[in-house]
Amino acid sequence: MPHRLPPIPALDEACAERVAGYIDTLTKPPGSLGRVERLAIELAAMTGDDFPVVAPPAVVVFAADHGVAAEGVSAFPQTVTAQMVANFVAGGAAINVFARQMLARLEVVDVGMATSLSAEGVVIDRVRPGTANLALEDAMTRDEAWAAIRVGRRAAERAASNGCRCLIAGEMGIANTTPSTAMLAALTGIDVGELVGPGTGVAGPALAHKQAVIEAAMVDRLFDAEDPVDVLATLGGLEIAAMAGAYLEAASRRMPVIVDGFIATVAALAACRMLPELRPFLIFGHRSHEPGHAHALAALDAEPLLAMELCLGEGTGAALAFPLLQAATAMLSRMATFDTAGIDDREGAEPI
Ligand SMILES: O=C(O)c1ccc[n+]([C@@H]2O[C@H](COP(=O)([O-])O)[C@@H](O)[C@H]2O)c1
Ligand SMILES: Cc1cc2nc[nH]c2cc1C
Repeated sequence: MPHRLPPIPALDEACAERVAGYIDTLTKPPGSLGRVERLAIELAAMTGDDFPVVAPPAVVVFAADHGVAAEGVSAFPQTVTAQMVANFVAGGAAINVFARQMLARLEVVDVGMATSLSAEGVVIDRVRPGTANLALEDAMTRDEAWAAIRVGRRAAERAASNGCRCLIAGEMGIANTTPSTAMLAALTGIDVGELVGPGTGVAGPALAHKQAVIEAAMVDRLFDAEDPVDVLATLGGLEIAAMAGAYLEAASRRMPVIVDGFIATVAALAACRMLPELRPFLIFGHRSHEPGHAHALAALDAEPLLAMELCLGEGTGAALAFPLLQAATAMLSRMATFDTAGIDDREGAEPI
C-alpha cells in the first residue's frame, strides 16, 4: 500500500507583512514587545488570519511501550506507562493540571502500550503491544511506523474537528529517551555519547550501560539515515511516530503546533525530514533539561520560548508556553493603536 503524507501549505507571507505593519501602529515603541511581536507575525503567517486565534488548544498525549525497557535503560519499570495513563484518566497528572488551567481539550491515545487498558477516557488506536527490543531487532516494521503516523494524523484531525486552534502533542512511554537518542544520533550523525542523558533519572554505571545499549543498536541495526521512516521503524517508538503524524496533519490544516521536550523534538525532526514544509508551523515551547534536547533543537534551528528545567514530557513544557501565544494574539486583537488612543507617534512628535 502506498503511504501518503498530507500536503502542507506555504506560509501566508502577505498576511505576515500586513500584520507586521499593523503591529507598528499599536501603542508601544516599535519592536518593544520583542518575541511576542514575532510570535504574532508567525501565527498570522501560519493561519492566514490577520487576527489569529489559538484557543482552545488541543493536548494529545500518546502512550506506548518500548521493548528496549528490558535492557534496564530507565529508572522506572515499564508498568509505569499504564499506571500513568490511569493517572491521566483520573485527572491527577501534571498535564491534566496544566491543560485545565489553559482550558485545553486533553486526549490520551494508546498507540501501543504493552498491555491494553480498557479505561473510559483513553482513545484506543493501538498498532502493536509495544515495540520490539531495538537492542535485538528492529523496533517495528515500516508498515507499523506508517500506521503509527496515521494514528497521530487521526488525533490531529479530531482536534481540528472539535474546534481546537493549536496542537500540543505529548508522550508517555517508559524508556522512550533511549529510542529518541538513537534516532537523533542516526538523523544528525552526532555521537551517542554527546546526546545520551538521564531520562527519568538514570545515572552513573546505569547511564554508561544505556549509552552502550544505544551504541550497540546503532551498529547492529541496519537503517538508512536519509530515510526518516526507516529510522523511526528501526530505532524509534510508536508514540514518536504518532507525534510526527500529528504535527504533519496539524500543519496541513494551518494549525500552529507547540513542540514539547526531547522526545517530541526528535519526533519533530523526523517529521521535518519527511516534509521540510512542516518546519515553519512549529513553535518550540521549552528547552528540556535532557542534554540531547539542545542538539535536537539545533538540528531544527529552533530557539524555544521557555527554559524552565523541565524534563517530564506529557506535553507539559509546551503547555506552559501556550499563554505566550495567547498573549501574542491578544496583543493584535485588543491593543489600541496610536490613532484610536490619540497618542502622538514618532512622526507626530515635536522634533527635539
Ligand atoms: O520531554 C522530555 O524532555 C523528557 C525528558 C526525559 C524524560 N521524559 C519522560 O520520561 C519518560 C522517558 O524516560 P526514560 O528514562 O524512561 O527513558 C517518558 O515517559 C517521557 O515522557 C521526558
Ligand atoms: C512518574 C512518571 C511520570 C511521567 N510522565 C511522563 N513520563 C513520566 C515518567 C514517570 C516515571
